[in-house]
Amino acid sequence: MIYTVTFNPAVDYVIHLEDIELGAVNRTESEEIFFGGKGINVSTVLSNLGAENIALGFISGFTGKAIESGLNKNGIKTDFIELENGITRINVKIKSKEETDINGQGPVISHEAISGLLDKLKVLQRGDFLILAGSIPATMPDDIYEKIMERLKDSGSNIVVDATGDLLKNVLKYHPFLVKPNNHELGELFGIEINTEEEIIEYAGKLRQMGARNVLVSRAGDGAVLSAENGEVIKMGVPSGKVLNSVGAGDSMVAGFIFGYLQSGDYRDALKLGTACGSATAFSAGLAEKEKVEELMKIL
Ligand SMILES: Nc1ncnc2c1ncn2[C@@H]1O[C@H](COP(=O)(O)OP(=O)(O)OP(=O)(O)O)[C@@H](O)[C@H]1O
Ligand SMILES: O=P(O)(O)OC[C@@]1(O)O[C@H](CO)[C@@H](O)[C@@H]1O
Repeated sequence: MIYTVTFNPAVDYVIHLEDIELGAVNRTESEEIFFGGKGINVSTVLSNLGAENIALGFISGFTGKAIESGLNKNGIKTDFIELENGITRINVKIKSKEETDINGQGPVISHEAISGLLDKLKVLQRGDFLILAGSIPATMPDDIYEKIMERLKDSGSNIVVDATGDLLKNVLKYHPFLVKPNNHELGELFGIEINTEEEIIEYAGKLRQMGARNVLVSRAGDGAVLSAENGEVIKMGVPSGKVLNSVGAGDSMVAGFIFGYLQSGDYRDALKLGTACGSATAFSAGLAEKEKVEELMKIL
């Protein structure tokens, strides 16, 4: 079974406007609402591809309820823990001349709620996949992913971590199956700016030396580079298309990569499906749908 965990789900409020003026009343040209948060996006794309999975995490208030019922209506299985206080955040994604995200902090997560999640994770067994993705609310210590991995270290499950900074660094010693920083996040981990493919390969290799089994570095419109556990370095560009909304492209790539790997056990196939899913999301208003992914697989 594949499980995703989203500590900090979000209603993504995507607004489109030609220009934005700070300090003035601005009006949108159009807007959309999506049920997001990184793990939830992974669950949605897995489900669109036909891969059974369960979305775990914390929800709260009316926004949390909307996410849960919206996902369930779309056939995505959830087993969220409902928090007693606060509301699940609303993240504003401004699509104007430039793309700007304003992501909320998220509600406080109590110790009891965390214990509840750790209990749910006891079901993980050999061969299962667990995807830990996204930020944690600001009130939480940033060793929570580490704690989860410590508990699961003898379970034989494969853990994927899509997070940044210390949240990511702290888990490397537990040998995650996959980490997926983008090239900027990879640079930030080492306090440098990464510009070239050679630098990506070098620093992805360093993350492997630090413990990650596979390192997938995404580069938006420039594609992705995989430094795989068998020593292979595989590069992949992107198909051409019109970018409509790249929110969740990275999460879609993770979903495609995992499903591709589960189907064939081959890293190139995994990267190809990951790329097709990432680009299918970038070329769609919402997240990647199966039809679009299949269309892009043919031209990759
Ligand atoms: N402009 C684009 N054109 C084509 N494909 C894209 C584009 N942007 C993203 N993709 C696809 O999606 C993958 C992941 O994108 P990106 O590197 O932006 O991830 P990310 O930074 O984690 O994104 P997010 O945080 O929005 O989920 C890329 O490697 C590529 O395959
Ligand atoms: O604040 P985080 O958890 O780092 O990121 C949250 C988020 O930006 O990530 C997803 C896209 O990857 C969106 O659905 C969501 O709003």
